[in-house]
Amino acid sequence: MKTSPIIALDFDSAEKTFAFLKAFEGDVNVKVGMQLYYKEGPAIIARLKELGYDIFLDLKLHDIPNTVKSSMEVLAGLGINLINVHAAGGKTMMEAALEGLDKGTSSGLVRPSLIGVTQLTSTDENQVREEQLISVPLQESVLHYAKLTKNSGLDGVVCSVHESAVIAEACGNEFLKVTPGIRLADSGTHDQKRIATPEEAHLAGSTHIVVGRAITGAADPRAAYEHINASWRGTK
Ligand SMILES: O=c1ccn([C@@H]2O[C@H](COP(=O)(O)O)[C@@H](O)[C@H]2O)c(=O)[nH]1
Repeated sequence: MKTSPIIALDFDSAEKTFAFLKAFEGDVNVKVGMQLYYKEGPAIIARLKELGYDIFLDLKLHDIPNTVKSSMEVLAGLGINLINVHAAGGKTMMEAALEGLDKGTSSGLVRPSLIGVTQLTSTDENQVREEQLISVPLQESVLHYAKLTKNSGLDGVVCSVHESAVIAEACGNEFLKVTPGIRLADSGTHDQKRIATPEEAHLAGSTHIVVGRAITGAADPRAAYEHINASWRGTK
Protein backbone atom coordinates (compact mmCIF):
# COMPACT_ATOMS: atom_id res chain seq x y z
CA MET A 1 0.00 0.00 0.00
CA LYS A 2 1.32 3.46 -0.89
CA THR A 3 2.25 5.66 2.07
CA SER A 4 -0.16 8.45 1.11
CA PRO A 5 -3.18 9.04 3.40
CA ILE A 6 -5.85 6.33 3.29
CA ILE A 7 -9.24 7.93 2.69
CA ALA A 8 -12.05 6.25 4.66
CA LEU A 9 -14.95 5.83 2.23
CA ASP A 10 -17.64 5.86 4.88
CA PHE A 11 -20.56 6.25 2.48
CA ASP A 12 -23.85 4.36 2.31
CA SER A 13 -23.86 3.68 -1.42
CA ALA A 14 -21.64 3.07 -4.43
CA GLU A 15 -23.24 6.07 -6.10
CA LYS A 16 -22.09 8.49 -3.36
CA THR A 17 -18.70 6.79 -3.22
CA PHE A 18 -17.93 7.23 -6.90
CA ALA A 19 -19.35 10.75 -6.98
CA PHE A 20 -16.88 11.62 -4.18
CA LEU A 21 -13.98 9.83 -5.91
CA LYS A 22 -14.38 11.85 -9.12
CA ALA A 23 -11.98 14.38 -7.61
CA PHE A 24 -9.35 11.71 -6.88
CA GLU A 25 -9.10 9.31 -9.84
CA GLY A 26 -6.97 6.23 -9.11
CA ASP A 27 -4.06 7.95 -7.39
CA VAL A 28 -5.01 7.55 -3.71
CA ASN A 29 -5.39 4.83 -1.08
CA VAL A 30 -8.94 4.12 -0.01
CA LYS A 31 -10.51 2.27 2.90
CA VAL A 32 -13.76 0.34 2.57
CA GLY A 33 -15.38 -0.25 5.94
CA MET A 34 -18.37 -2.21 7.17
CA GLN A 35 -21.05 0.26 6.05
CA LEU A 36 -20.05 0.34 2.38
CA TYR A 37 -19.03 -3.33 2.15
CA TYR A 38 -22.23 -4.59 3.80
CA LYS A 39 -24.28 -2.40 1.46
CA GLU A 40 -22.50 -3.05 -1.82
CA GLY A 41 -20.63 -6.34 -1.28
CA PRO A 42 -17.57 -7.55 -3.21
CA ALA A 43 -18.68 -5.63 -6.33
CA ILE A 44 -17.54 -2.35 -4.75
CA ILE A 45 -14.02 -3.77 -4.36
CA ALA A 46 -13.94 -4.95 -7.97
CA ARG A 47 -14.97 -1.47 -9.21
CA LEU A 48 -12.38 0.30 -7.05
CA LYS A 49 -9.68 -2.09 -8.22
CA GLU A 50 -10.60 -1.53 -11.84
CA LEU A 51 -10.05 2.18 -11.29
CA GLY A 52 -6.60 1.54 -9.81
CA TYR A 53 -7.08 2.38 -6.12
CA ASP A 54 -5.05 0.64 -3.41
CA ILE A 55 -7.61 -0.80 -0.99
CA PHE A 56 -7.70 -1.34 2.78
CA LEU A 57 -10.68 -3.57 3.60
CA ASP A 58 -11.50 -2.61 7.19
CA LEU A 59 -13.85 -5.36 8.39
CA LYS A 60 -12.07 -6.02 11.72
CA LEU A 61 -12.76 -9.74 11.87
CA HIS A 62 -13.16 -11.16 15.40
CA ASP A 63 -14.54 -14.70 15.71
CA ILE A 64 -13.38 -18.24 16.41
CA PRO A 65 -10.21 -19.21 14.50
CA ASN A 66 -11.92 -21.56 12.05
CA THR A 67 -14.48 -18.92 11.02
CA VAL A 68 -11.85 -16.21 10.63
CA LYS A 69 -9.62 -18.53 8.61
CA SER A 70 -12.35 -19.49 6.13
CA SER A 71 -13.57 -15.88 5.84
CA MET A 72 -10.04 -14.65 5.13
CA GLU A 73 -9.65 -17.33 2.47
CA VAL A 74 -12.66 -15.85 0.66
CA LEU A 75 -11.65 -12.20 1.21
CA ALA A 76 -8.10 -12.87 -0.05
CA GLY A 77 -9.57 -13.52 -3.49
CA LEU A 78 -10.79 -9.91 -3.77
CA GLY A 79 -7.29 -8.67 -4.54
CA ILE A 80 -7.18 -6.06 -1.76
CA ASN A 81 -3.91 -4.64 -0.36
CA LEU A 82 -4.59 -4.52 3.38
CA ILE A 83 -7.06 -6.21 5.75
CA ASN A 84 -7.49 -6.50 9.52
CA VAL A 85 -8.66 -8.50 12.53
CA HIS A 86 -9.13 -7.57 16.19
CA ALA A 87 -5.98 -8.52 18.11
CA ALA A 88 -8.26 -9.29 21.08
CA GLY A 89 -9.31 -12.42 19.15
CA GLY A 90 -5.98 -13.90 20.24
CA LYS A 91 -2.86 -15.47 18.77
CA THR A 92 -4.55 -18.62 17.45
CA MET A 93 -7.18 -16.54 15.70
CA MET A 94 -4.59 -14.20 14.15
CA GLU A 95 -2.49 -17.17 12.94
CA ALA A 96 -5.64 -18.69 11.46
CA ALA A 97 -6.36 -15.40 9.66
CA LEU A 98 -2.91 -15.53 8.07
CA GLU A 99 -3.38 -19.17 7.08
CA GLY A 100 -6.68 -18.25 5.43
CA LEU A 101 -5.04 -15.43 3.48
CA ASP A 102 -2.18 -17.71 2.39
CA LYS A 103 -4.64 -20.35 1.24
CA GLY A 104 -6.81 -17.80 -0.58
CA THR A 105 -3.82 -16.46 -2.50
CA SER A 106 -2.08 -19.76 -3.21
CA SER A 107 -3.00 -19.55 -6.90
CA GLY A 108 -0.55 -16.67 -7.37
CA LEU A 109 -2.42 -13.63 -6.05
CA VAL A 110 -0.38 -11.31 -3.81
CA ARG A 111 -1.28 -11.85 -0.14
CA PRO A 112 -2.74 -8.67 1.37
CA SER A 113 -0.92 -7.30 4.41
CA LEU A 114 -2.69 -8.29 7.63
CA ILE A 115 -2.87 -6.00 10.65
CA GLY A 116 -4.41 -6.30 14.13
CA VAL A 117 -6.58 -3.66 15.77
CA THR A 118 -5.13 -2.98 19.23
CA GLN A 119 -7.54 -0.62 20.97
CA LEU A 120 -9.97 1.38 18.84
CA THR A 121 -9.13 5.09 18.62
CA SER A 122 -12.61 5.78 20.04
CA THR A 123 -11.50 4.14 23.31
CA ASP A 124 -10.04 6.06 26.26
CA GLU A 125 -8.35 5.15 29.56
CA ASN A 126 -11.63 5.13 31.45
CA GLN A 127 -13.31 2.69 29.05
CA VAL A 128 -10.34 0.31 29.11
CA ARG A 129 -10.42 0.29 32.92
CA GLU A 130 -14.17 0.36 33.60
CA GLU A 131 -15.65 -1.57 30.68
CA GLN A 132 -12.88 -3.93 29.60
CA LEU A 133 -11.61 -4.41 33.18
CA ILE A 134 -8.03 -4.00 32.00
CA SER A 135 -5.96 -2.79 34.94
CA VAL A 136 -2.86 -1.57 33.05
CA PRO A 137 -2.74 1.87 31.36
CA LEU A 138 -4.20 2.01 27.85
CA GLN A 139 -0.78 2.44 26.24
CA GLU A 140 0.45 -0.76 27.90
CA SER A 141 -2.60 -2.62 26.63
CA VAL A 142 -1.98 -1.33 23.07
CA LEU A 143 1.70 -2.30 23.27
CA HIS A 144 0.80 -5.75 24.58
CA TYR A 145 -1.58 -6.30 21.64
CA ALA A 146 1.06 -4.99 19.21
CA LYS A 147 3.63 -7.51 20.48
CA LEU A 148 1.05 -10.32 20.37
CA THR A 149 0.20 -9.32 16.80
CA LYS A 150 3.86 -9.37 15.80
CA ASN A 151 4.39 -12.76 17.52
CA SER A 152 1.43 -14.10 15.56
CA GLY A 153 3.24 -13.24 12.31
CA LEU A 154 1.09 -10.29 11.22
CA ASP A 155 2.44 -7.26 9.36
CA GLY A 156 1.38 -4.51 11.75
CA VAL A 157 -1.35 -2.91 13.80
CA VAL A 158 -4.07 -0.30 13.90
CA CYS A 159 -3.32 2.03 16.80
CA SER A 160 -3.51 5.73 17.58
CA VAL A 161 -0.68 8.13 16.82
CA HIS A 162 -0.01 8.31 20.57
CA GLU A 163 1.27 4.72 20.58
CA SER A 164 3.20 4.71 17.28
CA ALA A 165 6.59 5.57 18.78
CA VAL A 166 6.55 2.91 21.52
CA ILE A 167 5.35 0.30 19.04
CA ALA A 168 8.14 1.24 16.63
CA GLU A 169 10.64 0.82 19.44
CA ALA A 170 9.29 -2.61 20.41
CA CYS A 171 8.26 -4.02 17.02
CA GLY A 172 10.47 -2.13 14.54
CA ASN A 173 10.01 0.64 11.98
CA GLU A 174 8.90 -1.78 9.26
CA PHE A 175 6.01 -3.09 11.37
CA LEU A 176 2.94 -1.19 10.08
CA LYS A 177 1.43 1.44 12.38
CA VAL A 178 -1.83 2.40 10.68
CA THR A 179 -3.35 5.33 12.57
CA PRO A 180 -6.93 6.60 12.34
CA GLY A 181 -8.25 9.38 14.64
CA ILE A 182 -6.62 12.06 12.48
CA ARG A 183 -7.94 15.56 13.02
CA LEU A 184 -6.82 19.03 11.96
CA ALA A 185 -6.02 21.33 14.87
CA ASP A 186 -9.26 23.31 14.47
CA SER A 187 -11.72 20.46 13.76
CA GLY A 188 -14.16 18.53 15.97
CA THR A 189 -13.28 15.14 17.48
CA HIS A 190 -16.68 13.47 16.81
CA ASP A 191 -16.66 10.00 18.40
CA GLN A 192 -12.85 9.70 18.42
CA LYS A 193 -10.92 9.86 21.71
CA ARG A 194 -7.23 9.37 20.83
CA ILE A 195 -6.80 11.95 18.09
CA ALA A 196 -3.75 13.62 16.56
CA THR A 197 -2.87 15.87 13.64
CA PRO A 198 -1.14 14.61 10.46
CA GLU A 199 2.05 16.43 11.57
CA GLU A 200 2.00 14.57 14.89
CA ALA A 201 1.51 11.27 13.03
CA HIS A 202 4.56 12.07 10.88
CA LEU A 203 6.70 12.88 13.92
CA ALA A 204 5.51 9.84 15.92
CA GLY A 205 6.49 7.32 13.22
CA SER A 206 3.07 6.17 12.02
CA THR A 207 3.52 4.35 8.71
CA HIS A 208 0.03 5.25 7.45
CA ILE A 209 -2.77 7.62 8.40
CA VAL A 210 -6.47 6.92 7.89
CA VAL A 211 -8.61 9.99 7.32
CA GLY A 212 -12.38 10.05 6.96
CA ARG A 213 -14.50 13.03 7.90
CA ALA A 214 -11.68 15.60 7.74
CA ILE A 215 -11.66 14.91 3.98
CA THR A 216 -15.11 13.52 3.11
CA GLY A 217 -16.87 16.24 5.13
CA ALA A 218 -14.74 19.12 3.82
CA ALA A 219 -16.18 21.79 1.53
CA ASP A 220 -13.35 21.00 -0.91
CA PRO A 221 -12.27 17.37 -0.28
CA ARG A 222 -9.37 17.46 -2.77
CA ALA A 223 -7.91 20.60 -1.14
CA ALA A 224 -8.36 19.05 2.32
CA TYR A 225 -6.58 15.90 1.10
CA GLU A 226 -3.65 17.87 -0.37
CA HIS A 227 -3.29 19.89 2.84
CA ILE A 228 -3.35 16.74 5.01
CA ASN A 229 -0.96 14.90 2.68
CA ALA A 230 1.58 17.74 2.79
CA SER A 231 1.37 17.93 6.59
CA TRP A 232 1.69 14.17 6.89
CA ARG A 233 4.77 14.14 4.67
CA GLY A 234 6.32 16.95 6.71
CA THR A 235 6.46 19.27 3.71
CA LYS A 236 4.10 21.89 5.07
O1 LIG B 1 -9.30 2.18 15.82
C1 LIG B 1 -9.90 2.49 14.76
C2 LIG B 1 -10.05 1.62 13.71
C3 LIG B 1 -10.70 2.04 12.57
N1 LIG B 1 -11.18 3.28 12.46
C4 LIG B 1 -11.85 3.68 11.19
O2 LIG B 1 -11.14 4.80 10.60
C5 LIG B 1 -12.06 5.74 10.09
C6 LIG B 1 -11.87 7.05 10.78
O3 LIG B 1 -12.82 8.00 10.33
P1 LIG B 1 -12.80 9.53 10.79
O4 LIG B 1 -13.99 10.10 10.11
O5 LIG B 1 -11.49 10.11 10.31
O6 LIG B 1 -12.92 9.55 12.28
C7 LIG B 1 -13.45 5.14 10.24
O7 LIG B 1 -13.79 4.51 9.03
C8 LIG B 1 -13.30 4.10 11.33
O8 LIG B 1 -14.17 3.01 11.15
C9 LIG B 1 -11.04 4.16 13.51
O9 LIG B 1 -11.49 5.32 13.44
N2 LIG B 1 -10.38 3.74 14.63
